[in-house]
Amino acid sequence: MPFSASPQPPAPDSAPDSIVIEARNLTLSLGRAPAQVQILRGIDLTVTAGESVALLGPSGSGKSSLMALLAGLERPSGGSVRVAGLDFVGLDEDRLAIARRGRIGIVLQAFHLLPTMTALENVAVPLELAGEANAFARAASELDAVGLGHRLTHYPAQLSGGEQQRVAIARALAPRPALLFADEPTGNLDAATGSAIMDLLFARHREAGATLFVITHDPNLAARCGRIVELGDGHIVDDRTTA
Ligand SMILES: Nc1ncnc2c1ncn2[C@@H]1O[C@H](COP(=O)(O)OP(=O)(O)OP(=O)(O)O)[C@@H](O)[C@H]1O
Repeated sequence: MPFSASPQPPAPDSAPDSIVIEARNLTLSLGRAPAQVQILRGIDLTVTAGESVALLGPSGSGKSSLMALLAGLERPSGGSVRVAGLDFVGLDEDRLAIARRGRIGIVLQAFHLLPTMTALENVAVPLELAGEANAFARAASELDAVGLGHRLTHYPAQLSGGEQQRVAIARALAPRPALLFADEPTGNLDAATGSAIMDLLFARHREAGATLFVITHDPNLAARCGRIVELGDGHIVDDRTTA
């Protein structure tokens, strides 16, 4: 994830505090004609602070693409995205990076760990860059929380896929973000480890009031969320509360 040297975060606009994500008529097309693909076809979605949302849908329905737009990692072809009151479509790359820092945690399917850094450094260095004084102690405690206290000095290549996934989760959780995006966070984990990671995500959600937005194919994980949004062929085909 890029880090900008500029210390000035963009000021939020006047959107109500309780709305964390507001997407309006979001569209995404990729590729060029005649091979252009319509990935998202007009998504309207509002998420309020403290919600836990599971995003479901068949493979290829656009879940990861939608998350990338909502997290400010990609730009839509049309429509608007406001996150924490900030107009993500209008921000340049540097300001987007600053806007995400500390506020938004992201766990992607590809973990994007830096291969030349140990597990501890992968978690601690972004914290340091964000100005955290006790970055290494905090990183060690986050890695301990995901069951990797014994792997601090291992490099990504020395870790299993599931261990790398847990480093990525620790890195996303370490800044205590108010909004956490996770793309199949338990996808590479055995049932027991996956369940422990889910407990951790939901504990942060409850204790810190963090908003959770999780892509999953796991019905148990979806059922623990307060709301289930289903995508089908680039549209929202269902949006329901689970309570
Ligand atoms: N760069 C690209 N160019 C063209 N098509 C793309 C590109 N990236 C993704 N797609 C297509 O966009 C569609 C949606 O992909 P996306 O990864 O968002 O789906 P998904 O619902 O997350 O799938 P999965 O559950 O398999 O991870 C897929 O059909 C995919 O092939």
